[in-house]
Amino acid sequence: MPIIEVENLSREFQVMESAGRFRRRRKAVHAVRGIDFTVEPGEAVGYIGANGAGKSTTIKMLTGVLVPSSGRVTVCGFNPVPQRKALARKIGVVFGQRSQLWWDLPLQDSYPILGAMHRMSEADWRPRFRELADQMDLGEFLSTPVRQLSLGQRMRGEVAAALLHRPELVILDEPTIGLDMISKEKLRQFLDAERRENGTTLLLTTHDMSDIQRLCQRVLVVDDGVIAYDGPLTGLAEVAGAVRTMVVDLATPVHSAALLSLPDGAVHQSIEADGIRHSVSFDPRRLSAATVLAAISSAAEVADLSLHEPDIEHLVRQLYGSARR
Ligand SMILES: Nc1ncnc2c1ncn2[C@@H]1O[C@H](COP(=O)(O)OP(=O)(O)OP(=O)(O)O)[C@@H](O)[C@H]1O
Repeated sequence: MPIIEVENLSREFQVMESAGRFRRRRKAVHAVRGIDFTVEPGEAVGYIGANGAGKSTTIKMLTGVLVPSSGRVTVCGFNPVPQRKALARKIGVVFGQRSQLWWDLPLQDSYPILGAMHRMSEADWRPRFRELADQMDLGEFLSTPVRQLSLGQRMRGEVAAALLHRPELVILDEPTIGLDMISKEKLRQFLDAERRENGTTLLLTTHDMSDIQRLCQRVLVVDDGVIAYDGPLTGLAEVAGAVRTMVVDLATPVHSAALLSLPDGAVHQSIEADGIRHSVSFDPRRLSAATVLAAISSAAEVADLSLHEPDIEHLVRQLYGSARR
């Protein structure tokens, strides 16, 4: 049974906009427009999209913070808004911008409170806390008040707090925003291990494509309130019609692109290093790298070669645009 089921889910907001100098009128903003998706237990899914695409609105409906305007949503078997308390025992939520820790208390004092809130006995929460503190390296700042922690330290504390009650599903909204590379990597490693070892389902929104590459086998791209893509990360390139680039270093210089007799569909991009280095782009759906290389090799001796996949951020931007066309 899916852990998240979303069916024809919509949410609109009524906002006031100005209509002339003294008049204001009501306008509906359609933040989410009839989306459908399911997530199976143990999956790690990236929920990505441009600013204002509808990610936070969806997450708020999944966690019971916002009532949908229409459609159906079931998370861990619950209807999130009316069954919010029961749902809170099954899910963990991390919002990069919001804290669930007590700011004036030393970090370690938040966990007994959270344990009590989840109705866990000391024999239950304490070993779990030790395990999380160990995995997230919380040791050296456990006695520091939360307000004095660095962002990276606090986020590690937040993730430990969200996972204390061993939730089946963890929803993370921008978990790595503002973190340095080392803290990001630590967090990603931890989340990946949590999913592999305990089967915890992950759903995360992020603007950092490395989070997705590192953690998620599947991405949902939301654009203007609709799902523009649902599939593996590798499939994004195909859908976006992205090009691949081959860079060749020749044994002897060639100063004209025409001399390389490139096949139809391959586009010569640049000549560098006095005619030695040439870049050629092509659509991998229409032309194989082997065909491009064979054509170049028949015209000149190739000393070295590298292939460059399209940048994932570039692909996602292309996809946002294509959903609107
Ligand atoms: N409470 C609200 N009242 C009115 N409009 C809202 C409200 N919340 C969201 N919106 C609008 O709904 C749309 C979707 O917003 P949402 O916050 O879901 O986007 P997002 O994808 O999370 O963006 P970001 O990446 O910037 O966080 C936007 O046009 C936003 O202005």
